[in-house]
Amino acid sequence: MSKKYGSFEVVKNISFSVKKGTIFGLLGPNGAGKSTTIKILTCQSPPTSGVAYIGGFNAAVDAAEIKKRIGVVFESQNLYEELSVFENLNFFRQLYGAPAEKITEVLEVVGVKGNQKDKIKTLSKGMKQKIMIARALINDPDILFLDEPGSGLDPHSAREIRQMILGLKGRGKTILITTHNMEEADFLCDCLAIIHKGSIIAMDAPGNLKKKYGEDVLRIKTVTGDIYESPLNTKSSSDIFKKLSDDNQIFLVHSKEATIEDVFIRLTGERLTDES
Ligand SMILES: Nc1ncnc2c1ncn2[C@@H]1O[C@H](COP(=O)(O)OP(=O)(O)OP(=O)(O)O)[C@@H](O)[C@H]1O
Repeated sequence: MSKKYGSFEVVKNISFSVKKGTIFGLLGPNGAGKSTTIKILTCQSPPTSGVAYIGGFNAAVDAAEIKKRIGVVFESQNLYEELSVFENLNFFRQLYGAPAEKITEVLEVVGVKGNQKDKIKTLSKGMKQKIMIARALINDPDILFLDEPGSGLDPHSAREIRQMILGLKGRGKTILITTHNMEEADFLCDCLAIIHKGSIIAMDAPGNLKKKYGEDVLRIKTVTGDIYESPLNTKSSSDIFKKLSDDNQIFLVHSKEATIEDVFIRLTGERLTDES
């Protein structure tokens, strides 16, 4: 599918499918087209061309059917700040006609206990993100869309959210996340699509992407503090090792595994930093 705003093609002929019960990631820098893709898939904005099927329903036609089966966590935290945790969740529970027990159940799933009376405005960003995820679970969706779930969170909260996302997969949910965080993408995703300027430029399991496009490196630190790096298991790395070893220069040797960042740099010639 493709999406244009005026003459600006934001999503360019992308095509992918997500296996039931897995986590699929769209990884790319700001402006790559990730949120636009989520908007198409969650029936908020139709594609200019092409078609998206969610659980067998056409996103541009069957919005009512799809909305019963999906939960969405938007990038911006759009909870009612002046209302309590309970009031926020109860509003959505009523919208979906879910039973009253659902609120305690979804709060348990996201690991929140005893905060039901707290106003949203008094909560930390990490706690708000948990409430956002709890809200997306109110209708017991089969499919979850999480737009930048770890963005702007402190490392501890980001780790908690990642574990929770894995837990949701364990409960059988199919999850699509967008992220510009490579560690998050690597840790969570069964399949990862790297999106750059609206196009998917690579798609595979993170481990396969690293094998295919990354390079493990031999890293040697000398007694004088110099660092030598060379692709692992090559003649050049064994030559460097031998020379430094003969000269008694080696202080530390280790191998460095390829990362998703290496893959991104290799494919685009650009860095994908957390600040991007
Ligand atoms: N309604 C719109 N009208 C015009 N241009 C838009 C609109 N929405 C998004 N864009 C542009 O489309 C491009 C892709 O935006 P999109 O939000 O999908 O990117 P993204 O990868 O999700 O990045 P971010 O994390 O910053 O949201 C950007 O250049 C953005 O400015």
